[in-house]
Amino acid sequence: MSSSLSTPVLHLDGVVKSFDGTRAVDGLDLTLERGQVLALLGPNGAGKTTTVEMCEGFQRPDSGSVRVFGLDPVTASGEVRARIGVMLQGGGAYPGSKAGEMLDLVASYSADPLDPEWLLRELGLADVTRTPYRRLSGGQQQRLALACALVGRPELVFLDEPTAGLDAQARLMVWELVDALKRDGVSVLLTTHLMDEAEALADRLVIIDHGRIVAEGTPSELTSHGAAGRLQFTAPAGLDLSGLAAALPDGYVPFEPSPGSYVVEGEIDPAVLVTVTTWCAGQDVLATELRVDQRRLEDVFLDLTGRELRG
Ligand SMILES: Nc1ncnc2c1ncn2[C@@H]1O[C@H](COP(=O)(O)OP(=O)(O)OP(=O)(O)O)[C@@H](O)[C@H]1O
Repeated sequence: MSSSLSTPVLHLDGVVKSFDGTRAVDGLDLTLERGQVLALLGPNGAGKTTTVEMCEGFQRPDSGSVRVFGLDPVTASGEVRARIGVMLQGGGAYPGSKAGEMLDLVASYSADPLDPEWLLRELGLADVTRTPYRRLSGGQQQRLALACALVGRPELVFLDEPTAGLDAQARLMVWELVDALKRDGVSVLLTTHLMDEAEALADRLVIIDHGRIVAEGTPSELTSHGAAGRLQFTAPAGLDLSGLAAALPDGYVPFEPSPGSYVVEGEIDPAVLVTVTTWCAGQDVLATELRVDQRRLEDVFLDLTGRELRG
């Protein structure tokens, strides 16, 4: 292997790609370290697929550089493709071939494949091994595509909306498998429209819009931007809040937006919650209807792009 352990598995530097004068990707910098799951999020047309296709070597950037294991995925496509797993949606399938045969064929290209039978079981496909591809349900085809991407023990896997259209049980199977990959040190670039999926699987999220990064960080870093959350409770009207303000960390100012309704804004961690309830107890006040609202990733996304995730 020509890349050292410290070389990022994926490194994009100032990547630009235009189609007919429109910039699909507009100066993108991206790094994926070994063993990390990075989720690429963005509204429709943000440039996710174009980015992934350049990483896979299917598209060439107009300018900037794309390196996979330190290699150019276009000029060193043979070596790069032997070490990556790509989930193709129905791509390359002969409609008449059976699910098990297809996976065996893909496994035969690899020097040290995973056991196809085990993989089919893990993905809930053991009962359809002999079923022709065209007879599989959409969800089964999707999981077979995932199995084909993984059977060669790739070091880096590209998962493009891996659970789109799957029911809750199948989605959980896929999530568990991605977790297992991560424990084995496999790196994953995931594109998804599902915030809960990104939060559950990704170490780091990159939100792109118009081909540019608009925010990046861990899920908790992103959700703690701006007003991270609020704590609300009901108690007798007109309480003197100066003692509570003094007890709370700097930057938290309790207020009473309407008589008897109290609010504390900021990141509400367990310590803040205890401070508020302890202060109430000290005042001999019973706080009722106590509620903590965390800022969700959906809210961050909407603020940044002005659009819902699914456009
Ligand atoms: N082969 C192509 N020819 C012309 N325009 C293209 C081509 N591929 C992508 N584009 C354009 O580039 C922009 C980015 O598209 P891309 O498919 O990368 O976005 P995306 O984030 O993957 O969107 P989606 O979530 O809808 O799949 C869009 O405006 C799209 O129309």
